[in-house]
Amino acid sequence: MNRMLASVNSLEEAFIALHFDVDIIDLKQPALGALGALPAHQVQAIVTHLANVRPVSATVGDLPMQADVIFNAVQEMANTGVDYIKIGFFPDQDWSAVITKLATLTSGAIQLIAVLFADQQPDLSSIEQFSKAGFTGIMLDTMDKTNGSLSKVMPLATLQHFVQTAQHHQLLCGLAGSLRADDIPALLPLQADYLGFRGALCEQQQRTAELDSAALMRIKALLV
Ligand SMILES: O=C[C@H](O)COP(=O)(O)O
Repeated sequence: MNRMLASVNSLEEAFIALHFDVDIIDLKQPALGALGALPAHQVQAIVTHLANVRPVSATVGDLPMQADVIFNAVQEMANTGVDYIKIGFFPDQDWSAVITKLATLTSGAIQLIAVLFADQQPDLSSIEQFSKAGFTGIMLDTMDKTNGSLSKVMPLATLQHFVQTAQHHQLLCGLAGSLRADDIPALLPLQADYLGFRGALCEQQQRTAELDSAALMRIKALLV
């Protein structure tokens, strides 16, 4: 089965995603950037409605790669009861201190997903490090949404390698980044665990616009 993650920014949008049977409901504020966060109290309110109904993920935001800053943000988000916490790993910075500090959280119920940015030459050799630190998953996204879709900024062979390596290390593996309907046929054979969307689900394909039910239904129908 091809699973779908949809990024939503409110309870109303979360209910639309649920109505169309989206597999993972991802809480995010797209107006604040690629990994813009919703405030923890808003995440908590949405999780209260969706707990045990559908897996919910949330991002901690576009944070600097400082271990304490990220650790505190993850703990705050974990208190909302969200299933997965997405953490952006930004280029040209030292990830190891952050990964080491977060490893102290992964033995409990907290499930972390590392987000790497395909348009920023991510270090894919780090996949094993995330696995060893107890992360639950890893995904690719894009930072600059004007660069085109994931399939345009990273060769298909590299995407295939990413998926295979992540799955080899027992990491839940997701692909996202300005994905449009046209990208789906080439990505499905890679057998990632899910494909993630925001822009393609919105009015006029603008990720900061409102969710468009018809667009969501069209994308969902392609993930058979
Ligand atoms: O986590 C997935 C992202 O929200 C995808 O957003 P996008 O399709 O606008 O790049």
